[in-house]
Amino acid sequence: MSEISGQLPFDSDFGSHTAPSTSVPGLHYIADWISPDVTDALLADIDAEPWSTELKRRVQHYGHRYDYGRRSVAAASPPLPVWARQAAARLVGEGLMDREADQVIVNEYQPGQGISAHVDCVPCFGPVVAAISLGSSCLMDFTHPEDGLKLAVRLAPGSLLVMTGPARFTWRHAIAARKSDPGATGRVPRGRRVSMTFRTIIHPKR
Ligand SMILES: O=C(O)CCC(=O)C(=O)O
Ligand SMILES: [Fe+2]
Repeated sequence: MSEISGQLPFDSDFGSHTAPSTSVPGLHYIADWISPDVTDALLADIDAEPWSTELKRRVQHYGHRYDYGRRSVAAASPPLPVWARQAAARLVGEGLMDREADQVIVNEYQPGQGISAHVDCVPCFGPVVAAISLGSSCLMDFTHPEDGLKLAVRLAPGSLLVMTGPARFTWRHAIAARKSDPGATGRVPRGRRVSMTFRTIIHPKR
């Protein structure tokens, strides 16, 4: 597991606001965490489940539904499907999460769709958020809310991104709503991307 650091091997389009960022502490990127044949099988499993159209992008919520408006978790939601449980168990087996995720959101991004800058709900979820990327690659933009540091990270299909520490609790992450991303040799068109994101619920004390 490598901590993301150094300059990125492509042109970021953060423009003149770009501060010379070197790393996002607590952000770990693992390429090829899922092999190409398994990514195809996972996409088929995901597409066999119903999608919610409550947002501009389609989503599936498992374990607990997350209420985007109230920034809170609601109780009833379908349980994690087998394919999500297997990935959750592997995250624990590899020491990436300290207990099995009990909240999973699948996000679908068609070209032109994104997710606005946010920190995953702090009172709702535990110290690690992990995301598997399937389908098209995209850039995820990390910004530090106070010092203005910015870093774009390319998420390739089959990769796993693990946010811990400052990457989880301080830095915001976002995916710009656009149809292509800057690359080393020009714009990289986006296709359909699907992410599976894993979290642990913080249960309120009674
Ligand atoms: O699509 C992704 O990789 C990340 C999605 C995300 O940030 C979220 O669901 O909170
Ligand atoms: Fe997030």
